Amino acid sequence: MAASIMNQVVRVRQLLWPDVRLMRCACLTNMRMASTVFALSSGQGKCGVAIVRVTGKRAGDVFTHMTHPATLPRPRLAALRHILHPSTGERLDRGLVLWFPAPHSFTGEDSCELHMHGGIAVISAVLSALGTLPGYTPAQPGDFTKRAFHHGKLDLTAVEGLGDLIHAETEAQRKQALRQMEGALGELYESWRKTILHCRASLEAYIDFSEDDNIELGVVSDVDIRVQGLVEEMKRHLADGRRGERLRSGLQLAILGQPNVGKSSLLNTIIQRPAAIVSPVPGTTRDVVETVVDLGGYPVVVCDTAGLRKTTDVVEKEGVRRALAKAQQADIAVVMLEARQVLQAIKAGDFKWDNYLMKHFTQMGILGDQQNTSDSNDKMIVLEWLSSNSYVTLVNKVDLICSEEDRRLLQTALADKCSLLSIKTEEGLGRAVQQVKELCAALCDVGMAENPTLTAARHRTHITACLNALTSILEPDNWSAVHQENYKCSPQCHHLTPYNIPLQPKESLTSEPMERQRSLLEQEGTILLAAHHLQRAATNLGHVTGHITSEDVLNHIFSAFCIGK
Ligand SMILES: Nc1nc2c(ncn2[C@@H]2O[C@H](COP(=O)(O)OP(=O)(O)OP(=O)(O)O)[C@@H](O)[C@H]2O)c(=O)[nH]1
Ligand SMILES: [Mg+2]
Repeated sequence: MAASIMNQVVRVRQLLWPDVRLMRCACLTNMRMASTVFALSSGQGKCGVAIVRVTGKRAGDVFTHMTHPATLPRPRLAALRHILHPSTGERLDRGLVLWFPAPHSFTGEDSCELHMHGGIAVISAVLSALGTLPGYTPAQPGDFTKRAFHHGKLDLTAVEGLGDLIHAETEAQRKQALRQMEGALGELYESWRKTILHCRASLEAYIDFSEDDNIELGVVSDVDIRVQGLVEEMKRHLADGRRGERLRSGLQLAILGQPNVGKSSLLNTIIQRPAAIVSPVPGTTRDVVETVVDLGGYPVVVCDTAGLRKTTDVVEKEGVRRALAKAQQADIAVVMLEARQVLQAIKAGDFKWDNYLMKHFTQMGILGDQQNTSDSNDKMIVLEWLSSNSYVTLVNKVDLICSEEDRRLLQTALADKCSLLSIKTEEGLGRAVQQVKELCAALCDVGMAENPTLTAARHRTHITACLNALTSILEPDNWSAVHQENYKCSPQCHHLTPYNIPLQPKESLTSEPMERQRSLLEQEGTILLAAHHLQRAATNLGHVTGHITSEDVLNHIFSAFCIGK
């Protein structure tokens, strides 16, 4: 019986792969794969050593037409050569050359590298000379990586990881990108896809052979267990608080508060330069001032905003609107207050920090009916960072509290609830900045020891669709009522094809409506429908890794690359 199941596995694969190959072939022709491409792969401008890469069927011509001696060097070993113009024989430079015969190269094709002196004239002369070789064309952005993808050297998640590694600006981004480039995410998704294909093959075997009583007992319950396991694993994977995506794109941090509390002063202190104008005039900042900064290894877009207050000044009003919009988009907020104002409230009696803060948020228009928007979704987002405690409250200008008694009063009332500081004297500043860094780490830390984290909205969309498909098997009630009504599985319907789903419109059904609340795997007549959902699930995973993809998606992903990569 095991053999028959294996046959089914093979059959499903045969059914799947032609489509994948077709799509890849279409991409290959689009990619001018026949040509040999070349590009400067090191940075632009003068440098000590410049590296020119060549890849394609005729890459070896570089050695026979442009180097002296004109022989192929030993694979992957550097050789010192004169680099010559192919038509005139003029010496252009002398440098190290490397030969990577297919398939043992980055692209999977014959490739070579010329390591030469990094002068602008040298680079230009060598690139022009390469352009005269028959079948050679300059590479487009991402051409080398695209070829590596098409030759199966990298899956799409690894390609994205490579792109991220090139663009990584902080330590945490570098670690995440390196892990993804090395295939951690792709391997996880591929293992899920294989499990799903295995389940699907088992179901098909069950459908084909169950009548002969010749099938192993427990095949369907084994599928049930595997699907349940995958559902749990995917739910955990998706419930990551968007850490990977945040780490990749950078956290949005909004500094919020009433006018003159020291928001711009804080921004300037964090980034160590006077990016925002600071003045004693309340309402100085009008526009949002954004700066990207590395906070404890995490990329953070720090946004200074206009002081939040009611105003009739048209320009300031616009500033307040922009500040509130930024507050709604932010992952983290730093809410600033003025020490004297807080002290006044404490002295007024019956001071409760939480109540005071909520009232403050309302006064500023962040909460409640003063909010400048009627869109309830926007309101939800603000409440999200509030309710998830993704904010830090800083009470600034503590230097202006001169009396010891008042200080004690402040410290007692606010103990552990917020940070007291003075940007002017730097008292408490280090601790406050540390608090902000810890919050960033809490939102971005992807825990390198655990399973890799998804890093792009594209991944989330497809994994969610995959999870929905699997959930549709275990909990058919959760599947869209429209689908349930329009399609039902006929018990007589036996032959599965991946893209020709064996479902029949409801008009043709004679069986009773499907019993709700039961897994599709528990009912004889719905096994085929379960197999269809497994196919949907596998297809979605294939979209993430690039086993199944479209040229549009590829173009979008490869557009992030530069020439020579
Ligand atoms: N004494 C004292 N003054 C401060 C402190 N921090 C900032 N200031 C001063 O407070 C004034 C306002 O500072 P800003 O940073 O411009 O305040 P803001 O919140 O950006 O103000 P708006 O842009 O008007 O909303 C400036 O004169 C700063 O020098 C502090 O810790 N102590
Ligand atoms: Mg300001």
